[in-house]
Amino acid sequence: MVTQKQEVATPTNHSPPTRHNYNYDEQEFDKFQTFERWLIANGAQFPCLELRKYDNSDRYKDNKDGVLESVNSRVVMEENESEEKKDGAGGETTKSAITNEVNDGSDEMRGVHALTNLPPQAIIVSIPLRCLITVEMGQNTPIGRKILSSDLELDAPKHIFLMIYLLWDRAVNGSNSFFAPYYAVLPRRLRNMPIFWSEEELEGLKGSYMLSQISDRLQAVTRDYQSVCAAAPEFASIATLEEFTWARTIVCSRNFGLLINGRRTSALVPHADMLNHHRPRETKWTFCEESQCFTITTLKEIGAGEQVYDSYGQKCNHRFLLNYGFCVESNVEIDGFCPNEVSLELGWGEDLEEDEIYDDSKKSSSSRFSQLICGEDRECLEKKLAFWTRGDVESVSSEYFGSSWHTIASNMGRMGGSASAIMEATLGTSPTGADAAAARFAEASIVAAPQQPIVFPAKRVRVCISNNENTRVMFSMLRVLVCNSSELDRISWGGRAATAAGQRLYGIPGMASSATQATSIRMCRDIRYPISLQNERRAMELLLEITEFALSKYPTSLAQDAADLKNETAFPKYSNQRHAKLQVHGEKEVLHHFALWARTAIHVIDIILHELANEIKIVSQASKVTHPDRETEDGQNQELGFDYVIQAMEEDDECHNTILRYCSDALGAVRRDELNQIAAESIGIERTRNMGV
Ligand SMILES: C[S@@+](CC[C@H](N)C(=O)[O-])C[C@H]1O[C@@H](n2cnc3c(N)ncnc32)[C@H](O)[C@@H]1O
Repeated sequence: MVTQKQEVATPTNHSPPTRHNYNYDEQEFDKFQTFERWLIANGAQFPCLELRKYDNSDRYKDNKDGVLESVNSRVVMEENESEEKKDGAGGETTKSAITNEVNDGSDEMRGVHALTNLPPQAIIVSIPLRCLITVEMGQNTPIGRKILSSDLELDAPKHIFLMIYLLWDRAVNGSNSFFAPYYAVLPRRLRNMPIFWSEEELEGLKGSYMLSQISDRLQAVTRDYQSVCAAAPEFASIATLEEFTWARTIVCSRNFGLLINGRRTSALVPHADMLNHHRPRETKWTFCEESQCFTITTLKEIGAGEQVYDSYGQKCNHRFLLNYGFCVESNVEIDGFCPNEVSLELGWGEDLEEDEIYDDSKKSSSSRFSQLICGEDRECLEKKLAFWTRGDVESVSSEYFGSSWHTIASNMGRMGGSASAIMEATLGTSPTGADAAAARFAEASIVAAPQQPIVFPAKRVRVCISNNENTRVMFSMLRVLVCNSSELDRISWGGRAATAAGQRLYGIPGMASSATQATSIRMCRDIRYPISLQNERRAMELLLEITEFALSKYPTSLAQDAADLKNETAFPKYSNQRHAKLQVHGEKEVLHHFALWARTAIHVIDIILHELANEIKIVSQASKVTHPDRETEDGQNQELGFDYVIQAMEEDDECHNTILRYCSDALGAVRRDELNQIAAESIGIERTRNMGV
C-alpha cells in the first residue's frame, strides 16, 4: 500500500474556532469535552471539526434529502428526560404526546460538523492506533481466550470480540479504563434499532420479511450470549443478555473493517464513529501504516458549519435498518440505481398433503403455487424436487450425513423417491460404490417416514430493480419451478433427452468423471436462458403470483405508503414509524416492478406465440397451395407483432430498461430460434414435395 506523509488540516483563520454548537447540558458537555481532551492527549487530531448533538425537534429540519442536520438552538436536556419519565403516565399535552410518539432514542443523536471551510483531499481526522479497540484486543481478554480455545460457532465472530472487549473492560476496569471517556459518550439507548422496537413499531413492518430477520437477529444474539457463557461462565457476571444485546448493536453500527499492518481486522474508532451516513461519499477513511493512525480525508470541499458525512456503503434499506437503525429517504445512487431489495420466497415452505397438491377440490389457499410448481404428475414433482435441491448439501460422505441432507432425503423418500434419485438430488451424482452407505441411508429414510406430508423446500432470493446476478438466479429458479417432465429432462442431464445437441444448447456438461461432475454440475440457479416460450410464460405467471401474494401480505398499498410518507406529522423524520414505512415502501416498489415485468413478458410472449402460429399456418398452407395468403397475415403481424411492440416499448420513457432488454433480447432470441426452426421445417417440407414423396 502506498503511504504518504500525513498532515491533518488545520483551521484556515488565525484565531482558533470556538466550539459553540454542542447543544448539550453541562453534564453532557463535560462528557464530550473529556472525550475530546482524552483523544487529543493521546495524539488524535481533528482541529477543524466539532461534535454536535441533535434533539427531537431537529427531525423537522433537514438538508440533503433528509440527511441529518442540526439547528443551533440549545437543547434543554431535562426536557427530554422528564418526557421520558412521563412515559406511560398518560401525558396530556400535545407536546408531550408528540415527544412520546417519537421517543425512539434519536434524542441521543450526534453528528460531526466543519468548523471552517474544508478543502478537498484534506485529512480532517487522525486517530492513533492506541485509541482503537480491535478484534485482537477482545481475543486477548480472558473471556476472548476461552472463546478461541472452545472453537464456538458464533453468528458474528468478529463483532463478538469487539463486544467482549467493550463489556469486559467496562466491567473490570470501570472508570479506570483507558477507554472510559469513550464509553461515556456511546449512546445508552439504541431505540432506533429494530431489535429494540415495540410491538406497535414492528406492526409498521407487517408483511415484510424483515420481521423474520429481526427475530432471527434477536435469537442469534441470545444464542451467542449463551455460547459465550458456556465457554466462559464468569461472563454471566460481566454482562447480562441485555447489555450483550446493547454491545452487539453498538458494534454493528459503529465498527470499521480495516487492514492494520497487513492484518485484516475490525475496530471501534472513537470520534470517527460519530460521522453519519450520506451518499455519494464525501470522505474516505483508511488506516495509515506510516502514521499508525486511522484517518478520514475529504473528497470534496465541505463548507464551514456543514455536516461532515461518511458513506456506510451502497446498501439496501433493510441493511441500513437492521444494522444501523435508519432508512435512507431516497435510496438512489447518482447513476439512478436503487439498491433497495425485496426478499422473495420461491417454492412452498409449508408441509402439504399429497391430495392438497393434486386434488383440485382439496387445494387450500396455502397451496397457491402448487398448480404451476407441481407439474403434470407426482413423478414430475419428484424429478423437480431432485433438481431443485441438487447440490444443497455441499459435502456428503459415507461417514457424515448433515441434518438438511436427512430432511431432503426423507422428503423424497416420503414421495417414493428411489435411493439413487435421492443421491442424485443431493450429491448431483449417481451413487457409486463409495457412496453405498449414503444410498443405504437414503433407503432407510424412505422407510422411516412413509406417511408424512410433502415439503418442497422454499428458497429465498433478494432482488432489486436491476438485472443483476440475483435477478438472473430468480428467473432461473422460476423456470425450474414451472418445468414439466420433458423440460426437466432437457435441463438436467441423464434424462431421456440429454442428447449431445441438448448438452450443447443448454450447456449441460458431459458425463465426465465424477470428480469433474461435482464442480460442473447444473443446479436450479443455472438455467440462464428461456427453456421454451411455454415454459417462460409459466415462469412469468408464477412470478406474477408470487409478487401479488407478497403484496397482499402488507396492510397498505404502495400509493398509501407514498401518501403517508408525505405526512411528516404522522410519520416524523427519523422516527421508527417512518423508517418502517420507508422500508415497506421500498419493498413494494420492487414487487410492483417485477409484477409489471411479468405482465409485460406474458403480453409479449403471447404476441410471439400468435406470430409463430401464423407462421406455421403459412408454412402448412404453402405445402398445399402455391400462393399462400401471406399479405394479410403480414399486415396483421406488423400492427400487433413483436417488432412493433418492442419499438413501442423503446419509445416509452416509462418502460424500465431491464424489462425492455429482457423482452427484446431474451424473448427476441427465442422467437428468432423458433422462426428459424419453422423455416428449416418448411424447407424440409418443400424438398420432400419437390422430390415428389
Ligand atoms: C456510526 S454512528 C454515527 C454517530 C451517531 N449519530 C451517534 O450519535 O453516535 C451510526 C448511527 O448514527 C445514526 N445515523 C447515521 N447516519 C444516519 C442517517 N443518514 N439517518 C439517520 N440516522 C443516521 C444511526 O443511528 C446509526 O446507527
